[in-house]
Amino acid sequence: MTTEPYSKPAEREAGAGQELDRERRMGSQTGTATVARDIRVVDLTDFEARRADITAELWQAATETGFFQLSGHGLEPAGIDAAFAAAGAYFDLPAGIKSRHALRKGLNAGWEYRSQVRPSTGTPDEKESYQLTRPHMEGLWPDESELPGFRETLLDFERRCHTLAHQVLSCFAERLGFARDFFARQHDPASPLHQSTLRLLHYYAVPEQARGQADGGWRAGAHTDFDCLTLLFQRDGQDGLQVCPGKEADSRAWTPVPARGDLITCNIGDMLMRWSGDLLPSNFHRVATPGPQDDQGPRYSIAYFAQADRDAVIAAPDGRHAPITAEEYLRQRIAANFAG
Ligand SMILES: O=C(O)CCC(=O)C(=O)O
Ligand SMILES: [Fe+2]
Repeated sequence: MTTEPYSKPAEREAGAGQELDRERRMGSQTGTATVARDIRVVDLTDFEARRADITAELWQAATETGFFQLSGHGLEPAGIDAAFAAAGAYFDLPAGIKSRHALRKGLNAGWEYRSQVRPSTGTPDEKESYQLTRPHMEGLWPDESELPGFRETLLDFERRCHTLAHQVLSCFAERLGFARDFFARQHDPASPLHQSTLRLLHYYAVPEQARGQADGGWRAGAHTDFDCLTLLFQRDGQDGLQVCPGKEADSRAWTPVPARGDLITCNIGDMLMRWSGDLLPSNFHRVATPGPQDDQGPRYSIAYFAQADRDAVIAAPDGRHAPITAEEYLRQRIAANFAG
C-alpha cells in the first residue's frame, strides 16, 4: 500500500497555481497508449459489513492510479437510464430554448456550449453541457411543459450521487485519520454555500467532412478535476476516456478506460489531493475524438463532482499547502477554464 505522498512538499503557495501549471505543461500532444495500468473495479456490495475490506481496496486503487470503477454501487440501472434519457431530451431542445438557461459563470449552473477552454490545449472542448448546482438553479430549469419530469429526475439522481460519493469519501476520511463524516459535513446539500455539481455532457458527433481523418484531437482536453471526488457515468461502447496518472505525467502514456454502463468510474480531484496532503493523487484524463474505425456519433456522459461548500477550508494535515477556502479554490480554477 502506498503511504508516501506522491509529490514532495511544494513551496507553500496561496492559490491554485501549482495545479494550473501542471495542466498547462501537459499540453495537447497525443502521447502513447498503454494498457499496462490496472483500472481496478471495487465491489461495494454489503458495504457496512465489508467496510474495512472495501476501504483497503479503495485506498489501493486510488493511490495507484487515482482512477477506479465501482460495481455493486446500489444505483438502479433504471435511474441511470432515466438520467441519460433526460439529458438526451434536454440537448435535443432548440438552442434558442437552451440559451435561456445560459451558464452562470463561476456558479456551475446552466447550459454552455464550446465554452470550456482547457489550459492544456487552448482550444474549446467539442461539447455542450448542462450543470445542476442546487443553490443556483433559479430560472435555469426548462419549463415543465417543454421537458416533463426533467427537474424531478435530475434532482433525484443528484441526491443519489451525493449519497454514493459520501459513502466512498467516508472510507478515505477514515483512512486519512479524519472522522467518517468529515467530508460529508463539508458538502451540505441544504447549505446555500453548497458547490457540488451534476453535469450532463454531450460531445458532438464528428462532422461528416472530418470523419476520414485519423486524428481528430480532443473532445475534452487533458485535465485534472477540481473537486474532491468525481463519479462518472458512461454508456456502453461510448469510449474515448483516457487516463494518465499525475506522477507519470511526463511519460504522456495514456490508458484507455472502456465505457461500461454498469460501472461507475471514479477519480480523485485536486481538492482531495490537497486535503490528503498529496497522498491521494488527482490524475490527468481526457476524451479522445473517435477515429474512422470508431463510433463517430454523439457521446453522452454524466459527471457528479463532489466539491466542498464555499466556506470549507482546505488545509493539508502537514501544512504542505497554504490553507484556501473551497470558494476561492474553485474561483481560480473556473476562471482559468471558461472563456468570457
Ligand atoms: O465524459 C467523460 O468521459 C469525462 C468527463 C470529464 O472528465 C469531466 O467532465 O471532467
Ligand atoms: Fe474530468
